[in-house]
Amino acid sequence: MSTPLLTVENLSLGFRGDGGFAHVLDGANLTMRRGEIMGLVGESGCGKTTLASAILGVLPRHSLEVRGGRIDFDGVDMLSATAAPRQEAVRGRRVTFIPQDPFTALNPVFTIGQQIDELMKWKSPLRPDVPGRLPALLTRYPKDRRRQDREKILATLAAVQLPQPEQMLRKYPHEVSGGQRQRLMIAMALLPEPDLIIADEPTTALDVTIQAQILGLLRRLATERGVAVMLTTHDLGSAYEICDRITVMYAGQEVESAPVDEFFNAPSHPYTAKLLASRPEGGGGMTGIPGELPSFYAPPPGCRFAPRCDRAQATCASRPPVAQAGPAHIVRCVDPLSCAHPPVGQIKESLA
Ligand SMILES: Nc1ncnc2c1ncn2[C@@H]1O[C@H](COP(=O)(O)OP(=O)(O)OP(=O)(O)O)[C@@H](O)[C@H]1O
Repeated sequence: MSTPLLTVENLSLGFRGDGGFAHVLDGANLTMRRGEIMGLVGESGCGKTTLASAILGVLPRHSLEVRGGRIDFDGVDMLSATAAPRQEAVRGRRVTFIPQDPFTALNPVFTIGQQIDELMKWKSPLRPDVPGRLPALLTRYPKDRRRQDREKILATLAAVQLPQPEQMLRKYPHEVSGGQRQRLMIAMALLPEPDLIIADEPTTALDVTIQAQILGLLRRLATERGVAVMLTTHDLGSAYEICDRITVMYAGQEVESAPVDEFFNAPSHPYTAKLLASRPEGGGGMTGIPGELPSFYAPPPGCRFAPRCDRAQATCASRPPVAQAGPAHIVRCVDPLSCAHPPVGQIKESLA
């Protein structure tokens, strides 16, 4: 199998505050391959945004405490302080971001064109990698590059189906609709020609008719350009529509990862099965999953789903090893629902 583009291995981190240490990610694992669209799903508060933010390096430093694990993006250690210059060349350029709320992501006092120009000044693929950093005021945006970038900006706005791209650049954010703003976000995420786009619930703030259009557009453009996409969402329907693979998180632990069809047809983890059944179309009505997410301040040991799981047993007090439920399907459970192979102890081997 090809080398993963992104590997998150045993990542444990949390936030220190007045209430103590909130242990949010507990040995979380994740692998992404080039060109793959992966849905990171789980109920609200399970740590999807925290994991995405850790990869992007935007967690609040004053309260963050990383207790172990690693994030590797194409050979760059994204957690080590000594790799900071290499991380800078990755963030915003090889890994870009589509935010949940396009309304607050743009600055209201600058035109859209000014904001995209500023992005391209720093993150254009035509910008040479400069070792060390010049003060921002001394960094020029050469005319030639600006002209070439402008052509690319116009082509990309057209690719995300924004009408009259030239005029769009002269507008202020409040002059365009929510759907158009999210198309702008997709364009801005594509412009640096990234290998990976992290889209954090990119359609939550939009009405349902626009949601499907935006997700369809993201899927098409990512596939055409060979860009991997990590889509965090609690909307399983959206994940089904556009993802190749789905990884489920529960209370800061990944519990299952499977190709999309297998995920919906043969879920292995009891939590995944309950999550699917709790959808209105899942047959369980609008019942939800009995119980609630554990506190991150005093989480249960081992599998964090055990207190809500009707298959729980004493061994769940230790984190279950990864079991192979199919060639590309892994599950973290001592008693999975449809596990075809016996558990294997080596997380690394299973995720590689
Ligand atoms: N800076 C922080 N300090 C303390 N706790 C935090 C911080 N950031 C996140 N958390 C906590 O981490 C937990 C996971 O939050 P996160 O936003 O990652 O979940 P999520 O799965 O993305 O939820 P949603 O789907 O609602 O966005 C929550 O309990 C949240 O309160």
